[in-house]
Amino acid sequence: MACFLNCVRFDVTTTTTEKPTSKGSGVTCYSSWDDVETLTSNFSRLIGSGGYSSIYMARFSGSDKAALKVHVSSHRLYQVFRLELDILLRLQHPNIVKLLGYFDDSEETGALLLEYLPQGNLQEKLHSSSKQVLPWRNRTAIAFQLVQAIVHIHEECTPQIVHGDIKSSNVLLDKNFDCKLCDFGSAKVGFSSMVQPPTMSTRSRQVRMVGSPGYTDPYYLKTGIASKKMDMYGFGVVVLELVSGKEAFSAERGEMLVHIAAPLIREVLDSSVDIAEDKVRQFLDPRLSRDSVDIDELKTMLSVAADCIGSPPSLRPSAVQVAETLVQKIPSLSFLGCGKGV
Ligand SMILES: Nc1ncnc2c1ncn2[C@@H]1O[C@H](COP(=O)(O)OP(=O)(O)OP(=O)(O)O)[C@@H](O)[C@H]1O
Repeated sequence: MACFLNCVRFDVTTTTTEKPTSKGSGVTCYSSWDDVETLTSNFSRLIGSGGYSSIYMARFSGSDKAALKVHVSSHRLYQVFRLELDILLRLQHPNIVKLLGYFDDSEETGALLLEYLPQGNLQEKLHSSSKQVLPWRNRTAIAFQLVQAIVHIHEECTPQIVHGDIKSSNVLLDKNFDCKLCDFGSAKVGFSSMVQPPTMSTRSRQVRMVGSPGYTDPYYLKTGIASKKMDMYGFGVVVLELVSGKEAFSAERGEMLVHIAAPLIREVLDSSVDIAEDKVRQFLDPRLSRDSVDIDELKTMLSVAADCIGSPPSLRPSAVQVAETLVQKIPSLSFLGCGKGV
C-alpha cells in the first residue's frame, strides 16, 4: 500500500474558544485542554501506561471508544509526543494503530487520540494468568500482520521509518485479535538502512540505549547504531514469545527468552541437523494442545525467529523476506486473506 504522505504540520494555538478542527486527513486537531478533559470524562479511566505516557479511555465523536495517550509537563516527553505525532500523521495501514486526533500546546503537553483496541496488548494476552489461551492460528496471523506493519514502515514510506521498540506490549489487538503496531516514540526516521544516532547527553543516551529488556538488539547495545535489523531482532523475540508463551525477560528469574531458546535456535540454524519433533514441541507454549499445532508451521516460526535474532545483523532477513516465508510456509495465512500484497 502506498504510504500516506499528505501530512502537514499543524500549528496549534491553544485557546478555549476554538472548536476542534478536522484536517484533510480526517485527523481532528483539538485546540483546548478542555476538549481533552471532555473526551476522557476528566481522565476517569486509565487503561494503560508506559515509560513515556498514560493512556485513558476516551469517547470520540461523543460515542465511539478511543484511547487517549497523554505526555504531560516535560520538555523531553513533549519531544517524544511530537515525534510520535509526526509519524502517525504519515502512516495509514491496517496493522498500525490509527490516529484519530491530537492536542498540542506546542510547549510541553501533548495528547494523541487513537483508535481503541479492546483486546489490549499482546504481552498481557500471552503472559497474564487469564484462562483464555490465544489459539495457534491467531499467533501465526499476528506474526504475519506484525511483519506486514514493519514492511510498511521499512519499505513503503518515504522517508523510511525504523520503529526502534518492537515488543509484545507495543502490539495491540482488536476484537478479532488482529494486530496493530503502536508506540512510535522511539522511532528513527529517514534512513535507508543504518544510521548512527546523533550525539546525546549521557543521561538521554542511557535512556535510549538500554531499550526494553529482552528485546534490544545486542548489536545496537554495543554500537549505538540503529537499523531496520534492530526491528527484525525485536520481531524475532516476539515470535519466540508467540511460540513458547514465555516472557521476553523474566524479572523474577533474571532470564532472557533468547538465552533460554539459544540451544534450540542453534540446532534450527544448523541445517545439517534434522531436529527431532519432540524437541521442537517441548518449546511450545504448554497451554496449547500439542496436536493443535502443525509441526511444519512450528518449525517455520522457530526458524524465522532464529534468523531474525541471529548475528551479524546484516545476515538477518528483511521484513519483506520474512513475510514471504511466512505466507509460503504457513498455508492457513492465505485462507485468512493474510497473503494479500506480499
Ligand atoms: N489504542 C489503544 N487501545 C488500547 N490500549 C492501548 C492503546 N494504546 C496504548 N494502550 C495500552 O497502553 C500501553 C502503553 O502504551 P504505549 O506503549 O503506547 O505507551 P508508552 O508510554 O509509549 O510505553 P513504552 O514504555 O513502551 O514506551 C499499551 O501496552 C496498551 O496496554
